Amino acid sequence: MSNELLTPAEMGEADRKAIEAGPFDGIKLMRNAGACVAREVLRRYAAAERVHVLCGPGNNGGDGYVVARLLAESGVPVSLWSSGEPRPGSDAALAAGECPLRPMPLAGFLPTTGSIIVDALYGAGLSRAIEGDTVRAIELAITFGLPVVAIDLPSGISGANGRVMGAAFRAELTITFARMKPGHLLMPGREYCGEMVLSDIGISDAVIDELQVCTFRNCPQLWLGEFPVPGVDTHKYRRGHVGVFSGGPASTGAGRLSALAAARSGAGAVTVLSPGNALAVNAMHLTSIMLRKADDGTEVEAFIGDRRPSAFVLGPGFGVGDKVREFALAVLAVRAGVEGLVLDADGITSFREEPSALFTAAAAPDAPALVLTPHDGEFARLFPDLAADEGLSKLERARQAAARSHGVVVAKGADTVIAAPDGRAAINANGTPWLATAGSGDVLAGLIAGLLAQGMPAFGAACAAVWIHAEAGARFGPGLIAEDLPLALAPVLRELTYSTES
Ligand SMILES: NC(=O)C1=CN([C@@H]2O[C@H](COP(=O)(O)OP(=O)(O)OC[C@H]3O[C@@H](n4cnc5c(N)ncnc54)[C@H](OP(=O)(O)O)[C@@H]3O)[C@@H](O)[C@H]2O)[C@@H](O)CC1
Ligand SMILES: Nc1ncnc2c1ncn2[C@@H]1O[C@H](COP(=O)(O)OP(=O)(O)O)[C@@H](O)[C@H]1O
Ligand SMILES: [K+]
Repeated sequence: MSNELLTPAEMGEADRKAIEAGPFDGIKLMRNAGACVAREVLRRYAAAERVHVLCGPGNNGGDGYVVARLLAESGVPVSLWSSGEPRPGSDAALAAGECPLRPMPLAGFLPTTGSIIVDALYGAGLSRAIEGDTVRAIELAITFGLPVVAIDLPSGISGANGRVMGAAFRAELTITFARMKPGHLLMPGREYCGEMVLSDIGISDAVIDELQVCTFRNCPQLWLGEFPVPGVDTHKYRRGHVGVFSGGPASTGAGRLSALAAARSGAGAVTVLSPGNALAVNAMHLTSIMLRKADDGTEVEAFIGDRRPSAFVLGPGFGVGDKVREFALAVLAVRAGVEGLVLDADGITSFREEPSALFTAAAAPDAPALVLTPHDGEFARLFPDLAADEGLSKLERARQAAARSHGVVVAKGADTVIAAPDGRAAINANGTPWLATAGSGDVLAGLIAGLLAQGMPAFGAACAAVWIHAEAGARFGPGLIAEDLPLALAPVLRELTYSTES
């Protein structure tokens, strides 16, 4: 796999292990890194009149000296600027020694239009907010409208959490090495990175494996092996049966969006569980999806006993209150047959006063898997202390919430984080702002339940659903409304299904 995400500390560890294992020592890895960057610059910016290489005092600067040397050797006009001398004896000092150009102090940096900037000031070693000459260089890049190519990370972006520390370059292209870091995918870091290129500099997969990383970029490689494909001899109930709880007569649409998505995901049967007073409204809008009255816990239990559902969605359009708690706890009390409960929207908000009741039910041995799908506001209702802790990244928040709730947490947004109680987490990056439309989250909840119902383990189901939902939205693009999404899932599902067969 190449989709592990390494914190800067883990990346430093990987560098050390790679150097120990050979065949490349530190300076050779640095030369490889610089060569990758120089190649991209030559390929993409052939028309640049001059390349300004900005070098910091650490190994990120070391990469910059390699780039400056290689570009100069290729005949590109290069200006070299430095914010501080490399430590004597370091790999960066060796790289600076190999570079024929003499650096000028960054304090005097003055670019010209038509040039580009290679940002080699700070990468994984950024340790505090940037200031002074670096901030001035960032402002000049903006004033002159110059393309910036960042080495490893745009200076000012934290590799651990994607935050801007003081200020940061807005790169057009960021070239990183061996594996991406959380800060490349978490917002706002992802936006500051521009296009991302991941380059192999000779750090082997075996070295990365030794680190036992449990944070991943969410992509099909992570879950395709668990993706459900129906056998030739299957029948509809073997493909899973999803129950979706509907809201009252004035808010039935959200549940139906979840139901449609569950059906499109491949679940063999879907039933909308409706309050008696909303049956007529629901009946007018359902065709292949079944409908059943469920006004209280007894009726829910009767449905479970009669129809053997394998997953549920509770929350979209449902309304906040006691009934959510009663239904959620009834589902989580089932000990066989129900794979999982997706609790979304009002389902999450209803537990704000007493989250421990939910978390205890989810922790019970053999309980169905709980998947929580909060947006930021809902997350803050269920986990107010984690939401308020400024020291935590979105990744750390989601991970702690998953451990506390004994559920898979899907912390939604432009940088959706999916975290499991066992510590695994994935960051999603194939989304699109077109998904920010009412009802799109309801579709996601249904999609997760549909995959759970087909037997996909909860973390994989949540990761797969988030990726598929984002991919469908991105392909549809402008004009997307939530009603479009269930059908837009089909081409994405088709490609994934056929790729599992090849
Ligand atoms: N190891 C390897 O083999 C390979 C590593 N590679 C490359 O190494 C990079 C990591 O190198 P790195 O660890 O030296 O960190 P780097 O980003 O250069 O910064 C550290 C320096 O900056 C300083 N500093 C920090 N923040 C600051 C601030 N706000 N304002 C001012 N100064 C600040 C900090 O000072 P200090 O905090 O120690 O006072 C220290 O001097 C990585 O991103 C990749 O590009 C590749 O070549 C592949 C092989
Ligand atoms: N800027 C964005 N980029 C990518 N995905 C987004 C963005 N904004 C929202 N989304 C996604 O759209 C969905 C919105 O869900 P939610 O906020 O629950 O809306 P609703 O309750 O109206 O269905 C989530 O899956 C979220 O991750
Ligand atoms: K950089």
